[in-house]
Amino acid sequence: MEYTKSSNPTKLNPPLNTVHLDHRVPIYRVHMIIYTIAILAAIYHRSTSILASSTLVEAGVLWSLLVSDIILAFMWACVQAFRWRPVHRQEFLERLPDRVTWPSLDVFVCTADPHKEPPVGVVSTALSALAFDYPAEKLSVYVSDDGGADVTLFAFMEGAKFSRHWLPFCRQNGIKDRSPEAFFSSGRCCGGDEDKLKMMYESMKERVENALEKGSVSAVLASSDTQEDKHIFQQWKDFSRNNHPSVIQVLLESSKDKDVAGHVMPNLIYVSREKRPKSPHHFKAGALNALVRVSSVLTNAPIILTIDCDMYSTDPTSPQRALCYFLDPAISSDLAYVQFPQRFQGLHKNDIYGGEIKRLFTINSHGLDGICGPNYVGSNTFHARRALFGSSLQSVNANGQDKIGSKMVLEKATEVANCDHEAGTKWGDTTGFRYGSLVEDYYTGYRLHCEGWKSVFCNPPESAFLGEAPKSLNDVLSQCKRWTVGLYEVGISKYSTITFGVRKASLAAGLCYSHYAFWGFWSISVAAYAVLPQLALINNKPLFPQPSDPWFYVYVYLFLAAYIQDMADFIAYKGTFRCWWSDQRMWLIRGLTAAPFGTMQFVFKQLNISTQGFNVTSKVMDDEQSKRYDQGLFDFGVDSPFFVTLSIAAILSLCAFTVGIFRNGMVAEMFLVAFGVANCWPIYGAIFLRRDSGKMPDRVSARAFVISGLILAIGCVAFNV
Ligand SMILES: O=c1ccn([C@@H]2O[C@H](COP(=O)(O)OP(=O)(O)O[C@H]3O[C@H](CO)[C@@H](O)[C@H](O)[C@H]3O)[C@@H](O)[C@H]2O)c(=O)[nH]1
Ligand SMILES: [Mn+2]
Repeated sequence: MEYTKSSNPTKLNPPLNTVHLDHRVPIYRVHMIIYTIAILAAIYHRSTSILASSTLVEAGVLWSLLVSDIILAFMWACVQAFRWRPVHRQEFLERLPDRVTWPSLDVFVCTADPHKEPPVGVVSTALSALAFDYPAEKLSVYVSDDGGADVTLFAFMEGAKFSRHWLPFCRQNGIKDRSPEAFFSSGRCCGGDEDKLKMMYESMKERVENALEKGSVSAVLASSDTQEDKHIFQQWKDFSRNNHPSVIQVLLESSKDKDVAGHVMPNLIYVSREKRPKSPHHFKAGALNALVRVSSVLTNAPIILTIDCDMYSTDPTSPQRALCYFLDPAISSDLAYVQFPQRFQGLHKNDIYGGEIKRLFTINSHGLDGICGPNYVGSNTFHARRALFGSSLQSVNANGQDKIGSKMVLEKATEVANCDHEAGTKWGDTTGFRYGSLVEDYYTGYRLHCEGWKSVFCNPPESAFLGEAPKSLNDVLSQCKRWTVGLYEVGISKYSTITFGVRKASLAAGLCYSHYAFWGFWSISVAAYAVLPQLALINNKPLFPQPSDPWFYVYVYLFLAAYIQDMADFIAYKGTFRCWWSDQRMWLIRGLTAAPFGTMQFVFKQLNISTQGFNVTSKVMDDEQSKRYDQGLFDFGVDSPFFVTLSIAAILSLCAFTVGIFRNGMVAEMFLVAFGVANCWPIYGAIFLRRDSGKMPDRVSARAFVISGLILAIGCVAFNV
């Protein structure tokens, strides 16, 4: 431990949190120096071989490898910033001051599509937050329904009734997983009123699912539902998802609602902001900004927690953990947010699609935490309201003292949820969540860091939130493609991480953010290494030095050291070898799919040829898909262009490997090709052996064979002229 620092300099009270530097930092730094020398040597070697090349094609191929290597070197340099001074923190909840002094907390839950995000799941997430171990009169949960779906509101009305039983049940039985869906599906028993509650929950679920299936709430409203309830749904006449007025419903009000044990309930508020086809709505960032304003009218808590609709709480004390930073005078003055990692439930034991994304959500977050603080990842984040909504606070908050259900307050809240409210304001630019990127979270955190705000990474030993990772390969890659586009929107803009970021945040922060911003560039290096060594091997034209040449060992070192360090880090952060293998394989797969297609999409978007919106990731899977996932079988079953490029890479490597067996020499090329074949293993099975509906579609294989044939033919001609 190089140093241990309590964030509380006064030392009068024991600190609420401590921070210490990662003990691997000296090793990281030594390795950094040696590896840098090796990179420079390899670039030098490549350049001299270009000068010595005898044909145009050879020079072209070597040039391509040089460019690929420079991109790899740039990415490597950016990653070093994460390894510069990673830190680890600890919180001491028992040292928090008395509850009456705690600030109030507004929780935002976002949902956008009742078919991709089942409303009962959204309700469960909201209930897990409603059941936080936090003073109820200081807690408000807001749900933003961007799907504008009556069934979501219906689910929340049912959820509000259920919560009056659920909250005391959780308290009395000391339950940690306070999402009813997670609790009841876990099969855990705790006795008490469990059976009764389970029945209530199931019946609520049935009603909501019924309404979803029928496509209308009115059809399932029973005679027992009040006239008032029925009246609410009248608003959905002439209502469509993208064209409707604001709807705000206060479903639970702390000042008057009690649970069945007589305790005060937190506030629960449903918000569906106005949408009009002609007004840009800025996806999730727009939804969150509407909530920032609505909540500032209704409750105006100084701390805001944002969670995605699938990210339920698994630790009711996590707001208290966040308070250990917000109430620490040594860091609170410029603290914009406290980020908890995103973790996922139900992943395959070998995490075949690398769904954990350990580097983004955990390893790199510790790295950035030592510099300016982790980047904002959209969910599990406690924000300081003033960082989002500085000085304009007063103007909207004029009615902050009124009862939240009063007509006047609701009118004001509705007004600020309307489309035209943002016209001519700084919302999305310097206020609130920032517009202009499909990764609004990354962009918002980045801009805050550029403005001098700090953040903190809070990674308790036991997970605080759990969500759904996409579990079909096409969904995983589509999500990643959307991110790639959004990241370019930051990287290639006037706020570019590499120009603006390095100046405004810091060199190290700018490099870390650049590592993400130019993520799509991987496609160039990965594609070059998926094609060129293969063609070279087939045509007997070496690209790398032979083992008899000392330069050979520079390349061996570069490859092995990078992979071994990556693996060691992965395993040090509670990973297994098999999960690491999946993770590195997914890196290659993404490099051949999401990255190049995302890059193209970004270019088209810039040229106004196409638009890419925020395509919500589905949180439901059909049974067969789930079964395949649980068996660890890759799911290719859809006709997707992603799978064509993947199959081409697999076929080229297989051809080269077959030829390579009969060749002498070309050790480096053969090694790269064999590594490719090992990584493509699931693809061969899907093309040649499998018969289930997750196999590679015949059309995809056919196209891949034709294109691979063309590439091989072009390679033969080019290498042999
Ligand atoms: O127009 C929209 C689109 C999405 N959402 C909500 O945004 C959340 C995230 O959407 P999802 O489809 O799950 O996106 P992911 O790619 O899985 O999410 C990651 O990436 C997003 C974009 O960077 C972040 O917003 C998320 O927090 C982060 O978990 C969900 O709750 C959605 O309901 C909206 O509210 N409005
Ligand atoms: Mn998600």
